[in-house]
Amino acid sequence: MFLYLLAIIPLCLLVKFVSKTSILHILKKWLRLLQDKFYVYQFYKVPQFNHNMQENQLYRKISTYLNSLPCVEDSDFTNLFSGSKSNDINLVLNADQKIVDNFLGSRISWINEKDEKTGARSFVLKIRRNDKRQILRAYLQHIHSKFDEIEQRRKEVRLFVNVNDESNRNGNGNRRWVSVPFTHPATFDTVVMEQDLKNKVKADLETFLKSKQHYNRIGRIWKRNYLLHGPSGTGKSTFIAAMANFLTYDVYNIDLSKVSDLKLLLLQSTNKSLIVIEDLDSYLCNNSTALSFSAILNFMDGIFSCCGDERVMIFTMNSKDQIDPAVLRPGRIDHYIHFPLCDFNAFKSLANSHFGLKDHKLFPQVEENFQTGSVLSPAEISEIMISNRSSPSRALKLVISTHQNSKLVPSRTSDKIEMIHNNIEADLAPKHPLWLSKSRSVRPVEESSESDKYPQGLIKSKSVRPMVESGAFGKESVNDLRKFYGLIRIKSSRKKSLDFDTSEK
Ligand SMILES: Nc1ncnc2c1ncn2[C@@H]1O[C@H](COP(=O)(O)OP(=O)(O)OP(=O)(O)O)[C@@H](O)[C@H]1O
Ligand SMILES: [Mg+2]
Repeated sequence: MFLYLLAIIPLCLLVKFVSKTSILHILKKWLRLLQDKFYVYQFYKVPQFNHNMQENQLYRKISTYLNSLPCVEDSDFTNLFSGSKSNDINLVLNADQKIVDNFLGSRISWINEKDEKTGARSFVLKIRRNDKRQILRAYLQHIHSKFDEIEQRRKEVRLFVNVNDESNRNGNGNRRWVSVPFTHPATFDTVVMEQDLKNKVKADLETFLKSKQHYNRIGRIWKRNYLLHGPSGTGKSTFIAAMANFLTYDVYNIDLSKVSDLKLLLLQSTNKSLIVIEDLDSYLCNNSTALSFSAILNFMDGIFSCCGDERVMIFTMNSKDQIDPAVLRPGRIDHYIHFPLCDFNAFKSLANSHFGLKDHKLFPQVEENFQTGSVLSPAEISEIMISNRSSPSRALKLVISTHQNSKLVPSRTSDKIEMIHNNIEADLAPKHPLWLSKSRSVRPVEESSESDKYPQGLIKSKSVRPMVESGAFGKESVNDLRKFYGLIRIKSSRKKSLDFDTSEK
């Protein structure tokens, strides 16, 4: 019995030692290497790009599939990335790591290799020659369907931006795009726009989605081009985000100043995508791109979309007045959408989405203001509403006074923005009924209840404010200071407007 115990105890210790260390793992590895010597293997390489520098879709599918396998966790080296949802963590296989998959009883291994010279990546599949005939096709089919399943589940829209062509030449593996999850929350419901127009755009996109056969039949590339035009801050970029979320298409945002070859860029984009060029007018008018005019026209025609289908191209401009009509001809642009400055209806929609306000006693006064013309963009009004979200009345009063003052003083967006910020900043200052002195013949905004006093002082400098608040100045001096500051502002704004006028001429 004693001898028996003597034999058992070391055995238990040995088992414990083996289980706590990597010895078992190492032994398994050796055994596997030994086994491998008795088989003949076949290798298949799946490069990330084909010889035309076009992305190999199979590579993308394999990458997605392998990263979804539970055994990625057991890989010696795995990258961790945060996912699109706040608590998501994604595991991504590191380069040069081997991963083993089992399919219909066969063992298949993959490794992600990097070409030292070009930096291009490829997956290498290793399969026993005996198994190849039986399972290879079925296995690749399995990857395709798993990929579709994952994509369907994930439906994550991605935002791609093009990298500088120059950096590609420095060994970045010919990668022309970098991407991040597209998380912009805009939807057609949140964009403020005439309802009829919104419905028309939605209907147009829905028809487009169902029109593959039609486009094929008439021999046209399955694409649709939109031009969004209007002043700054009227919602063009936001509308693009809403379109992407509506279509669940990836967004490819092209910075033309970084492109020397549009064709290569497009070859590496995928189907079902929104191709976006913002501020096209600035590229066309300032020649801030290395591309020729005809290259841009060809791109708009979709001549380069040799390998992509189901694309929506969107161009934005502040104004199309100075644009060569060739750019705007039907086919190059299928649909124009104008984004105007904020009118009363748009204002009401903003008030509703920001405060849930359907009506307010100040609405008639706001309406009266807007009747004499729109001078503020939705972005400017949104800014006022966001900064005063705790007091709708204060926000409405600020909208009224900013609107009145914008008409009187600044003609430049930068002036208006400065004024809005000053008005918002002045929230912290003691209450004051008007941004401007009454002598400037601006109709004062009605005073409201105690809780809604809106402190639109003339004080801009934060260093002055504490003295005012603490009563370091008498009431008279505070008023003098305000008047003085107001005069400086009016003077400088006028000067700016004059400068602007001169430069325009
Ligand atoms: N029509 C709108 N509906 C809802 N929000 C808007 C609208 N227009 C502007 N905004 C708000 O204003 C901000 C700026 O809008 P956006 O960037 O879309 O303007 P833009 O027309 O693209 O301006 P720019 O020409 O300067 O690029 C956004 O945060 C958006 O929320
Ligand atoms: Mg924009």
